[in-house]
Amino acid sequence: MVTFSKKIGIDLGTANILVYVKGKGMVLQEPSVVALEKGTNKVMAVGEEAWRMLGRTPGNIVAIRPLKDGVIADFEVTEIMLKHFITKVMKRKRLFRRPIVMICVPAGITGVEKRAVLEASMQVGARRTLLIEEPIAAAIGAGLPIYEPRGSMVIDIGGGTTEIAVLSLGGLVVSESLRVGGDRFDEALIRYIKDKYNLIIGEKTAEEIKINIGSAYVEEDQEFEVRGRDVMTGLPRNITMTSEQTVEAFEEPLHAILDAVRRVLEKTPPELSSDIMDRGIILTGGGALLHGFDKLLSQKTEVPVFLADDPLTCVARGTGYALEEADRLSSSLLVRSSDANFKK
Ligand SMILES: Nc1ncnc2c1ncn2[C@@H]1O[C@H](COP(=O)(O)OP(=O)(O)OP(=O)(O)O)[C@@H](O)[C@H]1O
Repeated sequence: MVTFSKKIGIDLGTANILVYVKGKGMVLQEPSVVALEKGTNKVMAVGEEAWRMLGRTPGNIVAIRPLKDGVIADFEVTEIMLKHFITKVMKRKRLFRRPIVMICVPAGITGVEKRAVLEASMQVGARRTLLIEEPIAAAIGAGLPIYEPRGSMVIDIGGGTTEIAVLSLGGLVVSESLRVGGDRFDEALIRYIKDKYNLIIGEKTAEEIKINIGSAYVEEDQEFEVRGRDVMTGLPRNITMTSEQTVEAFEEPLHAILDAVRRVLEKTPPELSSDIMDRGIILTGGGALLHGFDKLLSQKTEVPVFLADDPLTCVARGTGYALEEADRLSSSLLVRSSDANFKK
C-alpha cells in the first residue's frame, strides 16, 4: 500500500541511530558507524555492516563513528549516515515526499552544535526539522507523567552523554548534561587493562567486557576471558577479568555521574524532591543496563531507582510520541526548529 506519511523521528545517538516513522513505529535501529574508502571517501558500508568492520578494517578502509559525546564530530560523515538511513526508511516504507524530521539532541548542546544538526537534516532533504531535548524524549518514552504538576526524574545514559533531569508541568526544572556515557566506560576498561596487565584491547572488546560482566555494584562476582595484544612482546595473550575489577576500572565515570546526580538533587525544589522520593528515579539509555548501576545509585542517593522498560529505545520512542503529538505539545518542549510552524 502506498502511503504519504511523512514525519520521521530520529534518535541520532553517539552509539546507535533509531528511526521512528509516524503511524508505523520504530522502523530502524543500527549502530552510528560509517565505513569509507581512504582517499576517495567512497562509502563502503553504513550501520550494522560498518560496525562489524570497526577495528578490523584493512589499510584502505576506515570505519568512523561521526558523533562523539552526543554531538556531531564529523559533519560530512554524519550527513552521509543520515542520508543513507532516511533514504532507506523512505524507500522501505514507500514515502515519497520530503519528510518533516524531529531529532533528539542532548540538553546542553551549544547553538553551533544545534545548527550543525539542523543543517545536516536539511542537507539530506528534510522539509522541516525540529529538535527535542534528550531528557524530555527519554521521560516521555519511559511513560513519565511529565505534564502533571509533580516532579519526575530521569537519567539517560547513552554512548556519549548522560542526561539528568527533573521535569514537571511539561518542562525541565533542573537538568545537567554530562559528556560522559558508555564510551567513557569502554575507555576506562582499555586504560585499566593496559595499566594492570600490559595488554592492549580494542574498543569492541572493551564493550564486550562491559556488557558481559561490567558492573557498578557487584552482587555476584563473575569472570570473563579477555584476549588482547601484549604491550612488550606484541603477541596475543589472554587474561581473566572479574566484575570486581570492572567496578575499580569504572571509578572515574561512575563518580562523574553520581556527582552530577547529587548536584541535580541539591538544586531540585523541595516539593519536587519529595515527589521524587515517593516515585523514584527512572533510568533510560543503553548505559543504564550496566549491572548494579540502579543499586549503586539508590544506595548513594537514598532514593528508589527503577530501570525503564527497554531502556535502549526509550529516547526514540519518546521522540516518536512527541512527533505524533507535536501539534499539541507545548512549544517549550521543542527546542528550536528550522521552521516554527509544525503543521501537516
Ligand atoms: N548491557 C549493557 N550494559 C552496559 N552498557 C550497555 C549495555 N548495552 C548497551 N550498552 C551501552 O549503551 C550505550 C549506547 O546506548 P544508547 O543507544 O542509549 O546511546 P546513544 O543514544 O547512541 O548515545 P547518546 O545518547 O549519548 O548520543 C553504549 O555505550 C553501549 O555500550
